[in-house]
Amino acid sequence: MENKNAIQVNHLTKMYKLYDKPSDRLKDALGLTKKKLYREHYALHDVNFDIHEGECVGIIGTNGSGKSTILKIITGVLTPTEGEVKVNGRISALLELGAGFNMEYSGLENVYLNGTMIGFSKEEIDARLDDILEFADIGDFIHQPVKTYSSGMFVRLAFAVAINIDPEILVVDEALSVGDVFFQSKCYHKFEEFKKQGKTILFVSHDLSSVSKYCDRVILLNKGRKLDEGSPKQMVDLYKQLLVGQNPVKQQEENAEKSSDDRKKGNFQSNPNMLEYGNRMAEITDFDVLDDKGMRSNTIEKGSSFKIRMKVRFNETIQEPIMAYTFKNIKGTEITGTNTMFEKIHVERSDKNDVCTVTFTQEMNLQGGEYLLSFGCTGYKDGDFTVFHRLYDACNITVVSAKNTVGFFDMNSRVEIQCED
Ligand SMILES: Nc1ncnc2c1ncn2[C@@H]1O[C@H](COP(=O)(O)OP(=O)(O)OP(=O)(O)O)[C@@H](O)[C@H]1O
Repeated sequence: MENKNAIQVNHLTKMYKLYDKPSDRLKDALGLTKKKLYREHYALHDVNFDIHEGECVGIIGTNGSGKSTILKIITGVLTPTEGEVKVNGRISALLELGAGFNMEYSGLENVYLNGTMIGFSKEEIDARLDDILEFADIGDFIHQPVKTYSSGMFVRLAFAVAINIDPEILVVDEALSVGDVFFQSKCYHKFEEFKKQGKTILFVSHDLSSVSKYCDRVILLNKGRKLDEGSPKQMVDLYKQLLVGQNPVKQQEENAEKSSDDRKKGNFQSNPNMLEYGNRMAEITDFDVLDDKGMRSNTIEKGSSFKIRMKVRFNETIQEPIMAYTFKNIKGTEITGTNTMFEKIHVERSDKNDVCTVTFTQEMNLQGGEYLLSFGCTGYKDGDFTVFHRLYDACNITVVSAKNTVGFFDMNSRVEIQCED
């Protein structure tokens, strides 16, 4: 069955004219000169994509890559310089906080103002009012002018209106990050409900774990152009390369010419500011992480098998060295880790100049999010515990997850329910 498109973006370009002086803008507007007095700045450059009905699609990209511009054009707030957008369905947008709200009106008046703007009658809004007020949960503040609201209250009301007016397409721009965690979880719960009802969601976020969790597909923008689109994992991977200043497009082209062995190298970033210490009787000379396809990567899908490798060179003969890794969360709490001793892989002795590679293979059971991986080579020297070499926070690992449970890791429960009358 062919998918119907909820949104079609065709050759979308938005160019801003940047003038050095306000007087140049005026001269240009009045047609007083034939000289070009402006520089062209492309917020979007020939962007194309389709969003099918019922999909939840994320748009990610660095600051200024054009994410908000696209959403504003889709929702009709901005007009494109070239190209067009076709929207098939009633759209509700949560863009800039409470855009379309009148600051002097009370919350309640704004609910009616917004509802009317979207084309609802007073009776239709009356019918939805209880749901809106319950979702916003801002109590008596609903009767106060919106200008007296905190940014949190503002977004609660704006979101409550946006999702309770039965949109077929919901467009959300990062606004959720303003609410507290409880409100955020309520919003995400609503997202899930929307998805189940087959509604279309388009959302822009810098929060890669919610993009991974909620989106079926992700569009990656860079400097006004669509760099790529694909699964959340693939796009988060590419985006991370962009963040560290690499040019992923170029790499992809280069990769096409490389042998499959070379391609296996993938893209793995270590932390240039990692902390190192130890007496260097043994040294960790290399390390990496391989995903389930054997590609070097800082992004691992939850539930997939992955490998952690470390190469150790022994500068002296060492009895029973222990090689280890540890995962910490970004707050620095040790979440998990193991070593060759716990795993009962005893190395009796390593001679001077020996080089060995230790590979730990396991399933990723950590919840989606950001982690830091540390490595160590330790042992006993003359009966004393000795650190030969430790690399703290040697690299980051992003766990991409489509399902998060409670706490740090997933028990991978299998659930059965038996009901009796
Ligand atoms: N009114 C304007 N005049 C000139 N340039 C603009 C205007 N509005 C946006 N731009 C430029 O267009 C580009 C895209 O902006 P946009 O706000 O869409 O990016 P974004 O991806 O949403 O960024 P962020 O992640 O910072 O919100 C930026 O370079 C921005 O400076």
